[in-house]
Order: sequence, then C-alpha cells, then structure tokens
Amino acid sequence: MIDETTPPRVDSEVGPLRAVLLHRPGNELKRLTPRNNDQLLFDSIPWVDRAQEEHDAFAEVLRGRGVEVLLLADALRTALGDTRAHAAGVHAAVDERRLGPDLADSLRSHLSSVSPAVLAEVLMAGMTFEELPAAEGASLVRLMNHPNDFAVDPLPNLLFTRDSSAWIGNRVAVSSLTMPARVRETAVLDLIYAYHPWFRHAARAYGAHSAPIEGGDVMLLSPGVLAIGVGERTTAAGAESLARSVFADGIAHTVLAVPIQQTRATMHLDTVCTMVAADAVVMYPLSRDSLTAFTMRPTDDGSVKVEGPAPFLTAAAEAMGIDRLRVIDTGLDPVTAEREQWDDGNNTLALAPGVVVGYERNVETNARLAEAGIEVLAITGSELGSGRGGPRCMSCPIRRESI
Ligand SMILES: NC(=[NH2+])NCCC[C@H](N)C(=O)O
Repeated sequence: MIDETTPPRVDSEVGPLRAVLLHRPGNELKRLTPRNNDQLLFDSIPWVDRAQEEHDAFAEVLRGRGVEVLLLADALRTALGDTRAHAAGVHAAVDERRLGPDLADSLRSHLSSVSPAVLAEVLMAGMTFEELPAAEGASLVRLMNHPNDFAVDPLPNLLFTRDSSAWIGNRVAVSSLTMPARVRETAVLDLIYAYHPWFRHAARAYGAHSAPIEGGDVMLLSPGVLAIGVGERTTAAGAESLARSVFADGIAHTVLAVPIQQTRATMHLDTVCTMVAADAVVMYPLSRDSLTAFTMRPTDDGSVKVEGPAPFLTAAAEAMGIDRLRVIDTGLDPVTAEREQWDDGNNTLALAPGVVVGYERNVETNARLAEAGIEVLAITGSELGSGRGGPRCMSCPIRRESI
C-alpha cells in the first residue's frame, strides 16, 4: 500500500515495479462505432467483455509479481468524494460551447446532485443527448442534435494510462494531450492527483496546460536521464518545457529530445523502443540506425544548452554514463518487424530488470527477447490492442524500487 512512508517515486523504466495505475476498460468502449472510431483513436471496434477479461488477466500478472494495482475508476470515485473535486468534476464534464447556456446549466445542476460513482461514470463514458435528464419545453440544441450524439464525449483512451500522466522521480507530470479525443483526460487525472489520498503530497513536475507532452514519449533511461520522443503527440516546445521543469526541480541532469516519425504507427517513442534491462532496449529494427537525439543540459545561469543531433544510442549511453546501450537484436525480417511493431511488440512493460510483459501475439519479437535472456510474461491483447497500445501504454508506474 502506498502511504506517506512509501510515497510515489519512479526513477527508471526497469526498477522493480511496486505500484501502478491502470484503467480497466469500461462503458466508454461501448461508445465506439464504425463512424466514430477513427476520431476516437481506435482502429476497430473492440469486443468489450473480452477486452475486460484481457485487462483483468494483465492486472493479475502484475499482482502475481507483487505489484499493487490502483484502478483509475476506483481512484476517480474516491477523489470525487471530496466536494471540491465533485464541483471540479461537474465543471470538467460540461462543455458550454457544445451545449449552449441553457442545456449547460441544466446539466450542471443535474450532475451536481449525483453520487461520485455516477459522476465518475459520466466523466469516463460520456453522455448522449438521449441520456440527458428530461426537460420541460424545447431546446434548440436538443432538437438539432441526434439522440446518439455526445453531449459529453466518452474517453475510450483512458485505457492508456501511460499517456495522461507520468511520474518522474517523486513528481508527477499530468499531460497536456494533443488529440482532441483525449484532451479531457487531463481533467480526470488532475482530480485524481489532487484529491486521492495516495497522492495528497504529490508534487507536480509540469503544468498540464503547457505545451503538448504525452507520457508515451517520456522514457526514464536512468536516474536523472530522460528521453522524450518528439513527433505526432509531444512537440519540441513540450519537450523543452518539461526539460526546464525537471532541471529546475533538480530531478534530471540530461534530457534527450528524440525526433520520431509523425505517423500513427509511431505515435509515441514507446511504440518503437522500450527498456527491458538497465542497459538494454528492445527496438523496432528500422529505428535502430535512424533514431537521433538532441541533448539538453541545464546551464549555471538557469537556461538550457542544446547539443546534437547525434545517433540516439550514442547520446543515450553517454548521458547514462555507460559504454553501450544494448539493443536486443530481434533480427526480424522487415515485414514481420513491421507487423509486430504495429501490434506493439516493442511496447513492453518492465516489472524488473530482465522481466517484461508483452503481447502474446508478437511471437517473433518475444522469442528473440527470451533468447537474449529476458523473461517475457505474455498476455493476450486481441481486443485491448485495437486501440493501438501495448502493456507499457496501458500502465502508469507510480512506484518502482531503485536499481
Ligand atoms: N503510449 C502509447 N503508445 N499509447 C498508445 C495510445 C493509443 C491511443 N489510441 C491513442 O491514439 O492515443
């Protein structure tokens, strides 16, 4: 149990994992249709019951290895028990630009009287116009929207808790998410970190309302050394602001900004590379020689010095103070490599150095990891994967032991 004697702290990707924030997918996935799935960032329509079973099995693997699992929905309900959080939750749910003043007022007053559990459900699964409380008289906004249109958008990507917040040392960075379908996740995580008792003393590393940055792009290469992917989601401005913030707080001495391709397949740095041991990564073979990095370090006068670009592996090893950052040689043929990269083969979650969780379907990548001495705990993800995210994307480590 996390308490004041064992506060949240994460200073690597691979230190023994002790506590993690996960989101068991819920009714928000039932909102996905062939008409809205692209916009909601899913590649197909998941079978929700099966996705929940797969997720339960994922959580069980973690618990079986001594990891405490905090589920986001539970955390949100707990947080909303505080009246200030409840008021902030109502504010976050109601978008007056969409509803107009009358409907917004009536929805606000309705939500103000619901239980924390009901408000949490609205914040996660959204609300259609048909589900709005019944009203007297005609409202233009009600009349002109289809009953199945969203009055409050659902958040199906809450599943990917990696992106909406990230712990760096003893501080949490609540993300400013790029895609419109995910922007409101920030408000949900803000409520949890401000009002859940586990996080009462949590300090923030980065303002949620600064430039875009997503946790899938943030990698803790070693204590004090961060790599930040810059691409579809995290901008150069986001990487620079986060670097300034961690330098100012003294929680990092080097930050690498790593340009990644602006494509759906490589939306975050962790889609092409994750750490499997203190000095080893699994990496999409095509990225191996093409990834580069700019190195940022703080200067004495409080500004940031930028160098590079240099090859990523060289810059990373130098910043980490090691001879070489090993790449597990998956040696896959380009077609298999591309298929397994798409299915999050490189998106592993380390539970300890040399022990990772991966999707079972990435047979070739997992076999190469095993040959290299990495224990792979395989989980099924046929439905979970339809949102394009693997074990690392679906987990936000809250506490890891130091290595
Ligand atoms: N860290 C990650 N790779 N996260 C994957 C997020 C997938 C999600 N559907 C999105 O497009 O945002």
